[in-house]
Parts: sequence; C-alpha cells; structure tokens
Amino acid sequence: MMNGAMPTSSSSSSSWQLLHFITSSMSMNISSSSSSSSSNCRSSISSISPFYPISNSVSGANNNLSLLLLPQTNKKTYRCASTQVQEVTKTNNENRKVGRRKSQFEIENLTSWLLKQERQGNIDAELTIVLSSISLACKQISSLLQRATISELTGSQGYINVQGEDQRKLDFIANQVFCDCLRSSGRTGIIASEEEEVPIAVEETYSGNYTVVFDPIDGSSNIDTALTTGSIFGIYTPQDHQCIADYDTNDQSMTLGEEEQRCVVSVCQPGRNLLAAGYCMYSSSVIFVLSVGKGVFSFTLDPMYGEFVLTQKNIQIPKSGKIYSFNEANYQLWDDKLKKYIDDLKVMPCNSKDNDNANANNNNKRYSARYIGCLVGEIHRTLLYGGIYGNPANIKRKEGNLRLLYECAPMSYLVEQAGGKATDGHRRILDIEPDEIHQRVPFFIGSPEEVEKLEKYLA
Ligand SMILES: O=P(O)(O)OC[C@H]1O[C@](O)(COP(=O)(O)O)[C@@H](O)[C@@H]1O
Repeated sequence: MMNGAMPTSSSSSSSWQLLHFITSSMSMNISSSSSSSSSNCRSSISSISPFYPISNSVSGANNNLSLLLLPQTNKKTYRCASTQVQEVTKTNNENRKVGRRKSQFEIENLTSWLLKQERQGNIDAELTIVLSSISLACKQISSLLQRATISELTGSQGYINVQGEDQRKLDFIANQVFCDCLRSSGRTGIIASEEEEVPIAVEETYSGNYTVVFDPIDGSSNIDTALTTGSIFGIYTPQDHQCIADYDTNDQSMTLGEEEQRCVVSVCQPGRNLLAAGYCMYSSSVIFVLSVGKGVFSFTLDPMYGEFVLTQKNIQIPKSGKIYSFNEANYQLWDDKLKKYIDDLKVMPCNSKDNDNANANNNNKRYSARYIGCLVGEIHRTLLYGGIYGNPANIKRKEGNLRLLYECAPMSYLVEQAGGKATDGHRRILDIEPDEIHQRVPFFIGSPEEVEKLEKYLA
C-alpha cells in the first residue's frame, strides 16, 4: 500500500497518467536519503525495480519522487496532494511537447535494441528472431559453463570431432543448445557448426530461412580451468532455395548427392555477405557483442534479471595498440618474414597513444604480449585496447589453424565494423571465398595500423 498518496478521480487530461511510487517501504538495501512524512508524499526513493537504485532527481529541487508514465487506465489515479507533483506533471507535459525525453529509468537491453534496429529498417522481423534465439542459446551456454564443475560437465565427450580434436562434453552440449534454439526460432534454413561435419537443413523453418554459422564454444581447452571461452556466430542472407539435404551426418560412408552439395555451397559464402555477426564472451562478465552492419554494440548479461543490457555503443577499435597476441610456442614453425616481425616487435617502440602511459614520452613505449588461448577473449581485448592477434600458418598447419567460415569471417566482419582490419597476411578475410565448410586460414586481426605494419613484413 502506498502511504501518503491520496486516491483521486482520474482527472488527468493527458493520455498518460502519472503513477507516483512511494517506494520508501520498497528500499532494497540500497541506501537513500529519506525525509518520510506521509502528509506531503515525501519519501525516500530507493528503486522502482529492486535492482536499479535511482537518484532523487526526477525534477524540482527537492523532489523525492519517482514517476512512471503508464497508459491511460480507468483506475483511480494515485496522485499526491503535494504541489511538487503538479510541477513534475507540468514539466513532463512540457517535455512531451518537445518530444518524449528519455527517462533515466529506461534500460536498453538486447531485445529493445533489436526492435529499434527493426524499426530503423536495419534488420527485418525474422532476423530479429534469429538473433534473439542466438542470445538465448548464449545465456544457456553461459549457465552450463559456470556450473560445469558442479554438474560434472568438464572433460572429454570421448569422441574425435570433424576437426580431429577431442570433443569436450560442453562442446557437444553447447552445439545441441545452439541447434535447438535456432530450430525453435523457425527462421533458420541452414545451420553450419564447427561441431557438425556437414551443414544441417532445418525442417522446422517456416519463414526467414537464414543461414547461420557458429562455433558453439571457442577456446574449448579453457573449459575445465574456468578460463575465458566464447561462442561465435554469423548470419548470411536466406538462400533462394530451401536446402532439403537430409543426409545422416553419422553415416561415415555418406557421399553428398547433388542436393546436399548445393546445400554445402549455399553455406560457403565469403564474409562480405554477412548480414550480422557477433560473439558471446564467457568470462568475469558475460558479454554479447554484435553488429548488424551499423557499428558494433556490446551487451552485458545482468545476472539479476537474466537480460543482456546495452553497455557500449558504436565501439571503435584504437588505431594502434601495444598488445600483440601470438602463440610463440610455434615460433620455430613460422616463416622467416613472420619471425622477423615478431623479433622486431620485441625491440621497436609501439606507436599506441593510450592515455594511461605513465611515461609521457610515447616513443620508448614497448609492446606487451598477451595470449589466453581463446579467440573470443583475444578479440574482445583487442577491440577495446587495440593491438593485434595472430594465428598464423606454420610448417605443420600450412593452411592455418582457425576456421574461415564460423571463426575468422564473423570476427573479421565485427572488427571491420569497428574500424579494424583482418587479413590472412595478403588478402582481406571477408573477400576469401570458402571452398569447404571447415576450411582453415592464416589469421591476423586488430588495429588498422598494427595489421598494416604486419602486412609490410609479409609482403
Ligand atoms: O592452441 P593454439 O594453436 O594457440 O590456438 C588457440 C586458438 O584455437 C582456439 O582455441 C580454437 O578454438 P576452438 O576451441 O573452437 O577449437 C581459439 O579459441 C584460440 O585462439
């Protein structure tokens, strides 16, 4: 029951009523100043929702009021007798005349952001649903990872996957989670996954028919040690034909018929065709980073209410950076030009101009090495701090290590949207046409000045 508010007849002429919360009794262990006096509606305001403390700054010098605009209802309007409320009402009405000012209480989350992109014509309703289903898969995978040791989901699945790697239990489960979420969206026509030998035609599609490629868990070797992992996804435009390949992916003797081959071909598109791409990083925070072709946006999972909350808009990668990220255990396997580049990084001053440099003289600022064994984590750090990540070919892996379709291309799309560059050492990653689903490429990505510096060495 709200103390202090006195019900009045709904006299408001505006299409909105002001609903006045006296939330002193709702204070959720969030400190707030209070001068509670029931007669004049003063109250301590702590939060409208139990999770977002709000300041006493709705309007008016000493208003301790939180106001919500709610649709017209025929219920009685709870209106406080205080004159301040009338002032706030007047202010809100004036604000409305100049266009509704964003309320400080509005929290933009992934759902509302996607709907805004749809309203602006950047994506259609089907793609909104596909992206929502992907974010749901990421939430589920995040929960599975955080409880892996409790649920005994660490360790090997006991199966060598199509990559020739020992598939982890959570690689297998996360792949199922992704496939199930995409199937239930009803908008996905074809799925290509790192954990699936060939693309999967989705029978449940009834609209949209998008092609989705993904790595359900990137950095799998980090799972058992609870270090950073991630999921990577890319979405290509629907194909003009329904991919009806229904081959049995467990049939080792399987040969692809003409229809199946068409299905594979329709998945093998260059990254420049991507409509959207992103990743979810599972670390100290769970962060969903996405681009639909109009910049890069970052959403942090708020565990208090299970939503991805918008935390960074239009991320721009620094033009240069002092961090380089290579697995130097492979140094002796690299070609001489790359060895020379790495050798020089150790002695040349870097040209990053970050502001936290204690030594004002940037000229003798040195490079620093970081390597966490998870592409998603390396890219997230590089996106925010600048620098370069590389996973080169070597004499044992002449074609490279990382997969073009569902690792390098989506990451390259994202980093280019943020003003960065991605190359195989000679070609732009997004221009490379995949010949097969699991094709590997040498991969260098990061700040434009750092990638250009590397390309000069490899020319
Ligand atoms: O072990 P390497 O050769 O340094 O490669 C590490 C890279 O391989 C990966 O772990 C490949 O990812 P997967 O775990 O999906 O196979 C990347 O995340 C990481 O950047």
